[in-house]
Amino acid sequence: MTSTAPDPAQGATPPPPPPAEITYTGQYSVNPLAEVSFRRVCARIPAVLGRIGRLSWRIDRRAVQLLLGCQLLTGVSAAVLLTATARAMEPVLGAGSAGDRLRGALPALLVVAVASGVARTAGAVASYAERRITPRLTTETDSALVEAVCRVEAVAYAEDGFSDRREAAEMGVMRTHVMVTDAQRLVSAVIRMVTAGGVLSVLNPLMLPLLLLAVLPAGVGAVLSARVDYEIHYGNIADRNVRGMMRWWATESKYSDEVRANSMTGYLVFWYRALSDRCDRRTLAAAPRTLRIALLSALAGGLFLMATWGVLAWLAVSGRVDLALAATAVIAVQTLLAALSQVVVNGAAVFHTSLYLGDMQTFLDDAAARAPRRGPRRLSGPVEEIRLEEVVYRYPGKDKPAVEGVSLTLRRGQVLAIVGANGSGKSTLTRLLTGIYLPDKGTVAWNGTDLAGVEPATVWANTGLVPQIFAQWPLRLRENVTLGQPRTVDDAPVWEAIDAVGLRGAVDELPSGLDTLLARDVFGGTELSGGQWQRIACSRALYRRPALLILDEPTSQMDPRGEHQIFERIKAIAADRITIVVTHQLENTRIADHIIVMEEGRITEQGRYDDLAHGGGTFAELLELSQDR
Ligand SMILES: Nc1ncnc2c1ncn2[C@@H]1O[C@H](COP(=O)(O)OP(=O)(O)OP(=O)(O)O)[C@@H](O)[C@H]1O
Repeated sequence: MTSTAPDPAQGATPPPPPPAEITYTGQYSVNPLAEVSFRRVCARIPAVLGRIGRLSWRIDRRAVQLLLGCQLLTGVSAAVLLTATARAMEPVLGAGSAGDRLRGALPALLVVAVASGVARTAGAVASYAERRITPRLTTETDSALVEAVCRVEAVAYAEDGFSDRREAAEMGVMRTHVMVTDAQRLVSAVIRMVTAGGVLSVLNPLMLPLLLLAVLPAGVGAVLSARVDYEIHYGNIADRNVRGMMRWWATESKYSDEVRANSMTGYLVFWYRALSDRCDRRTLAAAPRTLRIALLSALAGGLFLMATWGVLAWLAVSGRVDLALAATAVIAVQTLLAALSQVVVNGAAVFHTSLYLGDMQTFLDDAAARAPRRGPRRLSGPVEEIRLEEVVYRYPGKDKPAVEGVSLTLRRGQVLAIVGANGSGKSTLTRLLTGIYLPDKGTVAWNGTDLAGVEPATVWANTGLVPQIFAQWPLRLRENVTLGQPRTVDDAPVWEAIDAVGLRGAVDELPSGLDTLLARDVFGGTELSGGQWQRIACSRALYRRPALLILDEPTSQMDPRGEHQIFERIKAIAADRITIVVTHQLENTRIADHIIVMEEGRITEQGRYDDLAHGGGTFAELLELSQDR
């Protein structure tokens, strides 16, 4: 038999199509830089410095005080240094023997030495203070971002651009690494600039404006380049976001079998490269613009600088300033020039950082605005009844509701089974029942209280959920069971939850029992099988002893013994709670007091197992199909 399939080893596989162009769908679908005027650019820098200052002050007040003190010392010593230099120049360039001139200059030279020593020490201490602030500043912003994402209303995840905006905010967090350094260097350069400028103005008022003109083009150039960089950053956000996800999925050990056995490596690498190339193309396309900016600003700056030196030479040659003053002016010009360049470079860096920090702040503000604010009511007492009335829910951006007009009453002690085709709205219904989503229309009420007005944490204190796709936390086994509950010193309830899912034997075989780290990729970690992980997810929900227990395909990876054990357990503890089982294994619905069949978001059939199995409806049809082998 001859095969027509292309042989990748022969290189006959046609290249896969490149990934579709992704456009940034976030809040800034129109580039915000189009709005940025030079005036706004300048206005933004003090705001960023203020934000950095406030945050740093909160984190380490003493380090900030140290930093400011050092800045002040740097400025004062720079002024002293220049003035003493001017003093030293007079005797050095004056008349008399070399020894006399040196002796005359000695006191001023000593002041110069002390001032430079102080300036250097202050610089070193300032950098120590900055290193004390930066790590905690980064941790603070990073943790704030993680917390903000964890706390938003879950519906935000389904909204277009949320993930891209989060990616943009991540960049802000990364920039906090350099934020204090940039700000500190800027402030210190400004101080040096002011002192050197002051000294120079005293020497000759004409020099200062000329020097300012010499560095102004570099400043404008740096800000324009930062703008271009930011534009590229924005253009690349969505691609970078997808690339980051692809990287994780392609390299994560959990998916390594699938990647290899389905020969995905070639395409994944191609995909990854294609995204990277596209990012590079955008970056490279901007290179001529940055070159033009750099050349023009260098040209203009060079011309003004030549004029400055020309004026200084003319002043000295024509005798308008004496030689000692001219020599000091040369030093002042050099100092001022270095300080001005630092101001320009660090000002541009702060501006650049401020753009990313702006994104981070916008995201944090947005996330804070999206934190659940449903009302002050708290849920207390045992949950006796959950009632849904004409509930409708549509995901953002979708045309059709995922759940449409569902009414249902559940009482304590009842076991409800939800069945239906893929995409019929079963999981969405469980999210509505637990208050993870609030309905667009209709009500979900617990003990007669509409969840729309209830503090959600008080609802979730009563729920235990085994989702279809559950997390495999890289924590110790004990924490994998107790996560979400207050810490206890007693392991007995943990073992009870482990026994309930039949996992004691497997746990006993682990190298450190409950202390075993469940993360294969971490040194000393261990991995469980898929079914064992699912048993852990079930034990986590059971450990909570929730008033509402929801199991969404809880046994899909389990062997028959495990599945039997879980369902026996569900029956045994059902009297104290409301239990909901979502399943495609229709035989498992026998344990339910009530079964609902969902189709296209609606309940189309309901009743007990025997009635539905012989009712001639969808349930009976699905049951027959499941038995037809
Ligand atoms: N996060 C989401 N964002 C947008 N649409 C969603 C989201 N989750 C589900 N949907 C859509 O809502 C509909 C119902 O999905 P749901 O997950 O509730 O179905 P299900 O009955 O649980 O399916 P399955 O049996 O495959 O688990 C589907 O059309 C699905 O595409």
